[in-house]
Amino acid sequence: MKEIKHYINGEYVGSASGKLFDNVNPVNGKVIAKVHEAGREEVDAAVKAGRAALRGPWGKMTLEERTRILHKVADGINDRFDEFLEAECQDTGKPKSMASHIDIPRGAANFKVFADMIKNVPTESFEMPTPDGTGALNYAVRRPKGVIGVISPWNLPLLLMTWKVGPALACGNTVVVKPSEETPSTTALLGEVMKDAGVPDGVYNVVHGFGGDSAGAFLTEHQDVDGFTFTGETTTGEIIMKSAAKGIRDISLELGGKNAGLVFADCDMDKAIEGTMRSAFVNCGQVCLGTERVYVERSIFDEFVSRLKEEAEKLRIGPPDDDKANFGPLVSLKHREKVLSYYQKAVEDGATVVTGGGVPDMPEEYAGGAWVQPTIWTGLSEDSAVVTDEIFGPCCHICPFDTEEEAIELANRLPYGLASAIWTENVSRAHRVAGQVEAGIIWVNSWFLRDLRTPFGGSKQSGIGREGGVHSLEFYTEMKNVCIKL
Ligand SMILES: NC(=O)c1ccc[n+]([C@@H]2O[C@H](COP(=O)([O-])OP(=O)(O)OC[C@H]3O[C@@H](n4cnc5c(N)ncnc54)[C@H](O)[C@@H]3O)[C@@H](O)[C@H]2O)c1
Ligand SMILES: O=C/C=C/C=C(\O)C(=O)O
Repeated sequence: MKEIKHYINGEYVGSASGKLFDNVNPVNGKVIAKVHEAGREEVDAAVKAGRAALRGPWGKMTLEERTRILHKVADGINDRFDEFLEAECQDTGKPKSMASHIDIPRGAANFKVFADMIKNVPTESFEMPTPDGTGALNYAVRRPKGVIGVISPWNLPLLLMTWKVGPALACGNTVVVKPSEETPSTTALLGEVMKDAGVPDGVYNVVHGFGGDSAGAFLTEHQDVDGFTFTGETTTGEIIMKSAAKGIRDISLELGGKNAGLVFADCDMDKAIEGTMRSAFVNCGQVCLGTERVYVERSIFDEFVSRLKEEAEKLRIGPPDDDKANFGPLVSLKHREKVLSYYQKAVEDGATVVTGGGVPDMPEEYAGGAWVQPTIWTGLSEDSAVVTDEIFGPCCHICPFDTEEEAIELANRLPYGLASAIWTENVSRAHRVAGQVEAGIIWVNSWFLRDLRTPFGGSKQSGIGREGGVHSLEFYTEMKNVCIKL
């Protein structure tokens, strides 16, 4: 059986404890690899390697050389595209058609974009008068923050991990990555690419394991890590924030959401249906930016519901290798239990199940997989847990509204504020509503359209800080002001 080891100081190493856990393919429930679980010893070795590399060749490298190497990392991912694709699809079960368009290309782009950006960042400077008349000059320089702990989730494993590692390395930091226990493969494979690209040993380190009382907690408790960037659940974010408080370490948190789609009667219905379909069902609904609450203006409510139902029933469920499949399983049987508990709760709370609501019939060879049906409900109270909790599954509740004010109020009533999609052809309304919806990311007549130079992150309980473009620099660098008396 294949073993997945930690990547520390440029070498793949096993755990001293010999502890291994299963890496399971959610398509059929079969174990595909055994993964080493890091103890404090491996986490400490990884952090020490990161610290040493900062003082070694990496810290001394010119910006030109560093960014050239990061381009080679991106090229290395593209050169081994099929291996990354296979690994990502085995860990997650997602359709290859999706991973080959989104996950793997973005994995490479995350290195290129930040390598190019860092070369063009201006510095600020202020001249000031002094009492003796000679004056002084201030200028600010950016320095790497140090060793960064990167803790990433399982839904878009390579994309979300490199979204942090790309800018972290571009800014000259070193990293210790703790990928999700559900999806360790592409993070492990990236070690080989780093080595081949000439990234010095100790710059990119990976430790595998779980969150609490395992590698994740050992990493956040380690006092020689300078900051943590985390994507995952809001409750985990709270724990990491507490851990980072000891020693006053910085954090960047991209957390959960319960995003609202607002569909106005003046929308282009075809676009609204197509976009809402993607936002509810792509990646089996496991996208933090996804729409689980859809609010539709009453005059088009019935038409919208019936058209969304029709499209949802056209989704083709199948394994990654099925070229026609556009809908895979959930990431694990454990996550399926959670999603199905909400499917059941919806019925208990009196929902009308427009479509789905259960588990699809799958051929024998996939019977052990984490499959669920794409599901649409109407008729729930806004206080039902199905409408207030992030389910992170392929499902949405559709509710009618009568006025723009009501739509905005409904969108804003939860403690989350990650993303929202607004569907209208009225440009004034688009601006007006976008300005009032409480979320870090608003799409108008689109969804998950990403320009990596833009600020990305959530408000309220959906996160702290923004990454993307120059905003990533705020987290991944320390600014130092130099004041020179002339
Ligand atoms: N805002 C965003 O950009 C964004 C993007 C993707 C996913 N998400 C959110 O992520 C969640 C799904 O991902 P998940 O289930 O992997 O999240 P999760 O919080 O369970 O796990 C994320 C990572 O944190 C680790 N972890 C868990 N407990 C920990 C602890 N006590 N200390 C240190 N590390 C710990 C896990 O092992 C994993 O690597 C959803 O809530 C989703 O909305 C948010
Ligand atoms: O599931 C969450 C998706 C997050 C996407 C990004 O972080 C991104 O596109 O940079």
